[in-house]
Amino acid sequence: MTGFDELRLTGVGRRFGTADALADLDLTIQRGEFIALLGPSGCGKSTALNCLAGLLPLTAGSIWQDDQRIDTLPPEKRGFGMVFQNYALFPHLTVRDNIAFGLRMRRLPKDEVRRRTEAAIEMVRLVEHASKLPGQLSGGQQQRVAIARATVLEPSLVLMDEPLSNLDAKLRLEMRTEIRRLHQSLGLTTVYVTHDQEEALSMADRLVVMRLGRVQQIGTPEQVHTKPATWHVADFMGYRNLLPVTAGRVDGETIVVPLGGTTVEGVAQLPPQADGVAQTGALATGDQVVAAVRPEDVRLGNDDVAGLRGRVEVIEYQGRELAAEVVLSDGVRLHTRTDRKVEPGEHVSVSITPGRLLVYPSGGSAELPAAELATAGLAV
Ligand SMILES: Nc1ncnc2c1ncn2[C@@H]1O[C@H](COP(=O)(O)OP(=O)(O)OP(=O)(O)O)[C@@H](O)[C@H]1O
Repeated sequence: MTGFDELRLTGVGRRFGTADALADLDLTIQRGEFIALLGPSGCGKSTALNCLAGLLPLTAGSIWQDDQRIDTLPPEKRGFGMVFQNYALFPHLTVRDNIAFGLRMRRLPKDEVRRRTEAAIEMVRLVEHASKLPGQLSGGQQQRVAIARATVLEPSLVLMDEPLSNLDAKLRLEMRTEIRRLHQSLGLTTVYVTHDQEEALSMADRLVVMRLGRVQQIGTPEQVHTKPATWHVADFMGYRNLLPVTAGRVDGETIVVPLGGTTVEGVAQLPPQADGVAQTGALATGDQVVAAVRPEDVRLGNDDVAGLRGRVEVIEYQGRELAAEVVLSDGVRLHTRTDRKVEPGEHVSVSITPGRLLVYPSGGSAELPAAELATAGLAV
């Protein structure tokens, strides 16, 4: 199967018994895009990838490659390349033979097999390891063989399921760059599954953030990072302070919420859209809401802009600055950052960067994770 201009998933779902592992997935992938499927364990990322690959039949919806329906085709007819977490290399074949395997299966002329294999070995920088067996290589080198084996076939789409999760932190960083470089230089279209938000943000053109089998948000790294669509996405994108509160005065986008015995201004976030239609019922005074802010946007010791005061409880060294957990006068705990030297027990002023406190409909505060309720100083 040759390249495509666009790959469309419409209403894709996969049910196991009575449970929806994946539901209502609508996604159009443009040729050349790098898409990351991101979400916590069990949210349906691998299910979505396996449905795309043809390893799992759909129980709802369809998949289209331009105007050809492909969800009825077996995996080998889709012509997609796959890279898995556990490399899945042939242990008894050398690096070179692992990479050449697919080309030989296609019965391509011998010199073409040789030429393409050597080019792929060079591309993943394994020239001096080409005659070794996988067992003689490091994890990162083995994963590079797996990537070369998948891409040497020039697939129209490469699917990667947590390919870096068995590697140590330093190697993961290096391989991120390597995979992105290969994606660009080979002009690949890539769908990449990960639960690591930093990995997804740094590699992908667009992120699909999932929860409980459903898409929560599709957007560029910047959109998802700065404007999470729901507090669940915010939670996943590092907004560690999630505070269930009752909305005060609402004035357009500005919404006042109680915090630390006083009030602070937040930015109201519209409810998520369903089927492209804005839901009714924007936020109103008295609503149960979740105020979300990143630790990086809660600073200690600056001017007392928001009028918040608290006591430092826990300090963690984080290189250029300190992470401090501060308890406000109403008992709410905030994760903060500071470049000032502070001590546990010290009384400090706390300011929130204007515009960075996002206020979401709670969707029923019973949904708030217990850990976050505890963080907010509320018993569960
Ligand atoms: N073969 C199966 N039979 C029954 N349930 C399944 C099967 N495969 C997946 N599930 C369930 O479907 C849901 C989604 O699983 P999936 O593996 O897609 O999640 P994931 O986001 O990839 O998680 P992880 O990051 O842990 O791999 C989970 O609740 C899982 O238990």
